[in-house]
Amino acid sequence: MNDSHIQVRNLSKTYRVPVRPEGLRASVGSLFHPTYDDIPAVKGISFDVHAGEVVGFIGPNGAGKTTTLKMLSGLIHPTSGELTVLGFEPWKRDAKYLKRISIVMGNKSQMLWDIPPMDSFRVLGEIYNVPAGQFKQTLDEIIELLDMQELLTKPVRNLSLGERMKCELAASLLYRPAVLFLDEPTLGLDVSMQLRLRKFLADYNRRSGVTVILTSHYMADVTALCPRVILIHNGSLMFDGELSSLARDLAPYKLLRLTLLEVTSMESLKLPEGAEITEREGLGLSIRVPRADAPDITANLLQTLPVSDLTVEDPPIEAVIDRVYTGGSL
Ligand SMILES: Nc1ncnc2c1ncn2[C@@H]1O[C@H](COP(=O)(O)OP(=O)(O)OP(=O)(O)O)[C@@H](O)[C@H]1O
Repeated sequence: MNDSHIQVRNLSKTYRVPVRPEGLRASVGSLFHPTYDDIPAVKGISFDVHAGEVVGFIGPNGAGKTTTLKMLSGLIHPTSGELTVLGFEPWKRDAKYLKRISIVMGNKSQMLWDIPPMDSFRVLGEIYNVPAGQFKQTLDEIIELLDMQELLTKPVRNLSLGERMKCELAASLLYRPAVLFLDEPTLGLDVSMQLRLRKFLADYNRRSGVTVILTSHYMADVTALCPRVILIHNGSLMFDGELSSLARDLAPYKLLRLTLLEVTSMESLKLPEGAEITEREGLGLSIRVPRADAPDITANLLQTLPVSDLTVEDPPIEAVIDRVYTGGSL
């Protein structure tokens, strides 16, 4: 055993879905002899998460992120592999486990629509047996951090998407879970509400030490909150490490940004093999070069071009992610 909050080893999930053939005859036949398709959503992933970490779980649509979060939170059973969270096997749905984790899904609501959030909070406080003093203290802290005092008495159905998400987050934290799973918490929110929720999550993590696993299609959520990212693609783990090294590990090229001393015509620019101009504006020039050749090409350019300034950079994280997501060559 190690001191991880979450341990995942060779975790897989294959969904089995009935195949519905076309035509009445075939449909009736399938009632008696059903056939199934196996959809491998998660294929043998392994990772550890330590107490207090905020990990971004990223990948293109259909990569297996929600499936993994559902296994971690005990909503679905893994097909194979090992998985413990806080020492529990989530799929057993032990009441002691469920009191220590929380899951928030941007596209699902756990609030009761017809009553004000405060009443839902009280119900949740009762369900989770939160002592009255702790309930008040926790709620006061969250209300202040989320600046949501005026929302407490309005029926949930009258709240905006962003206001409702504040309530969802507050509800998920009332019993002070040790692990928080967030699936697209900023989905559909405007930029200022996204910023506010990011700030809340960062503050709350610092104050409480809660472990967070977050999926989001907004890279800004991930860059603002997650020092570490796990990238999955087609159900397999492609990268697990610091966000800052993702570009270095996954993009096999570097960007040279040059400022020339004088305007030089395109024809007279003789670039070494493998180098490709990606941007040109005035005296500025961006050149994409294979990572391994960057030192040689840089030396060559300095000798052959009138260069006043030169930097060597990793490509922007968004560009690397975009290429992974769209299946383009890196
Ligand atoms: N209940 C289900 N039954 C059958 N197949 C499913 C089920 N849920 C998900 N899948 C399939 O499993 C794969 C992974 O889906 P999952 O929802 O985990 O991906 P995701 O990374 O969360 O995607 P997104 O970013 O679009 O939310 C997809 O091919 C999806 O169609």
